Amino acid sequence: MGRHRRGDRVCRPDPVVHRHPHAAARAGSRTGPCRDLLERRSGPGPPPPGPVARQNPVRTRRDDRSGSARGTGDPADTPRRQPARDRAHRSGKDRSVTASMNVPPVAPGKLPLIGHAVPLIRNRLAFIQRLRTYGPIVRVTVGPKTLTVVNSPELMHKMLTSQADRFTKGLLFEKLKLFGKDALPVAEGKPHLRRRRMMQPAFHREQIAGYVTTMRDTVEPYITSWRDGTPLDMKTEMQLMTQGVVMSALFSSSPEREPAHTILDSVDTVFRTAIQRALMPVSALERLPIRRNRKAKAAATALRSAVADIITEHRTHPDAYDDIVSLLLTAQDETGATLPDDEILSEVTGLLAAGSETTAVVLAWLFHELGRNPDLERQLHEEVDPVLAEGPLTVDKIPRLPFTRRLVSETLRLYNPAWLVTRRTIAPVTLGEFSLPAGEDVIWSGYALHRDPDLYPDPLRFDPDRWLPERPQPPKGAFIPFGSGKRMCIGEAFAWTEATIITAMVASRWRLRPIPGSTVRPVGAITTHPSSLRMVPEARQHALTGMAR
Ligand code: HEM
Repeated sequence: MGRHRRGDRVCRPDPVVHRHPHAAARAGSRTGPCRDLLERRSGPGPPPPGPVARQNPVRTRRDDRSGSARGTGDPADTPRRQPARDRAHRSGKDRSVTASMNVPPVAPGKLPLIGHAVPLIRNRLAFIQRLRTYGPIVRVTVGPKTLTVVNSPELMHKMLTSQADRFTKGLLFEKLKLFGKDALPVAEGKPHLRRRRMMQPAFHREQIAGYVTTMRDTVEPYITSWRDGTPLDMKTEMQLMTQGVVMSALFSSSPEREPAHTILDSVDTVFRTAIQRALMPVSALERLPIRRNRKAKAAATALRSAVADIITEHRTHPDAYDDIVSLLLTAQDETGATLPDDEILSEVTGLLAAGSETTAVVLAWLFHELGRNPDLERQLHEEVDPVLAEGPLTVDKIPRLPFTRRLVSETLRLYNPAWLVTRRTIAPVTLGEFSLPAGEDVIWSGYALHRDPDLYPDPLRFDPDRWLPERPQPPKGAFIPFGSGKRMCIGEAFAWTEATIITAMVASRWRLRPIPGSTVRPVGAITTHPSSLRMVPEARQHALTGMAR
């Protein structure tokens, strides 16, 4: 660190507004039956007679056409016949999806007591994608829990921007408080705003430019440690690199050193616990003194203790470090107040959590796609080789890698890590034609949004060239891999830079080959990660002949 260079412009694609027709559902009459009645009706069985369904046509805009011959390889994604229930619904014989008044409809398939738990457990990602076919907003239940899923990009945008003050972060982030109850991703209201302002300088584009050398130096040993022909678990490899990068940028540490091991293990345990708890029907279960809960608590304590030692060390030797922790130690709010150690501690654990797994899974998916698209791989080599032949990758060379950037954009679209992001209403909210009362748990999914055939032609096709400036771009609000509004990812520029550097450095040395016969499936956990992704590194000729850089 310490070489914070100016001038690295890290911009994201500017979506040109080009509207695709988006068939909005009509909510129907505002004088229909109450929500309870609707929810009772939502179970399987013949539709009740009466005008309700006719009054409330729900968007049934297409067959599930999202699959394509060039799809992702995920069985959940492949084109398939709609289940009988969905066909019945489209034909009007099934009224389990029925909007009335301004209450969002309940998705079909709700079973007594357990609600939609079965499809959520069986294949969360396929389920959340399917929900988009039922309208701009739809409700699902898991046991006694009701979750309102916002599907339409317009309403998502409204929720995340103009109406953002009416929401807190909700269920998932409550569980992530294990990382620290006031960390940026989970803080609310004025404390969030204050903290965000204080942290922003550490993530400013010009500051990120200074992290390029750190990123490159951290990644290099991993890439050189690979052995020709020895299979790699891609998610683990990418995670090691991105965790290494975040730890070096945060507090100049490297994963080989203690307490890095403790930190990495603890982050992993706390993450897994958070997603399990968010989808658990009854919150009381998380207070039981069972092994899993004890383990999560111990991991959170170990994490905080390791990070506390790092902060003490930085305070004791302030001149020895030039990293994000150093910046946080001196950050001031508008009154000149600085952050106390316990708040810095929460921010550091929050950044460790938010900043490594996300980028790691994006990179794992990117190499998966390159492995099965030799033509894209060739184009990448053609771009990267001349740039890296000049010497190590530096910040001024990044703009010369537009194809690499398109690869990252397309991976962020097709494999958006944010498959489930929560919010909770703290006041009544009107979204489109629907009203949500205070206290409603709400979900949005970037993963499902980015695979919507109404927004992206041939959505399951991995096509980096859809991001060429001359091609029609998705509608405003339809590409939000980093969220939107005041809670938008603070690490966006960091992530773009890191992903570009790792892609270019890996590609300049290695081809990563898929293991024949293996299938890779997206799994919705805390992020959208590959079920199992092993690939075989094959040294590129120039790397073998000593031209490696
Ligand atoms: C490809 C990589 C990444 C993706 C896809 C991603 C995605 C997101 C998304 C969707 C949000 C918003 C969540 C919401 O609206 O509730 C978010 C927030 C956040 N991200 Fe990222 N992120 C990535 C990388 C990073 C990195 C590298 C860092 C830091 C080093 C980071 C730090 C944060 C923080 C602190 C927040 C909370 C911001 C706030 O609430 O003010 N992220 N991220």
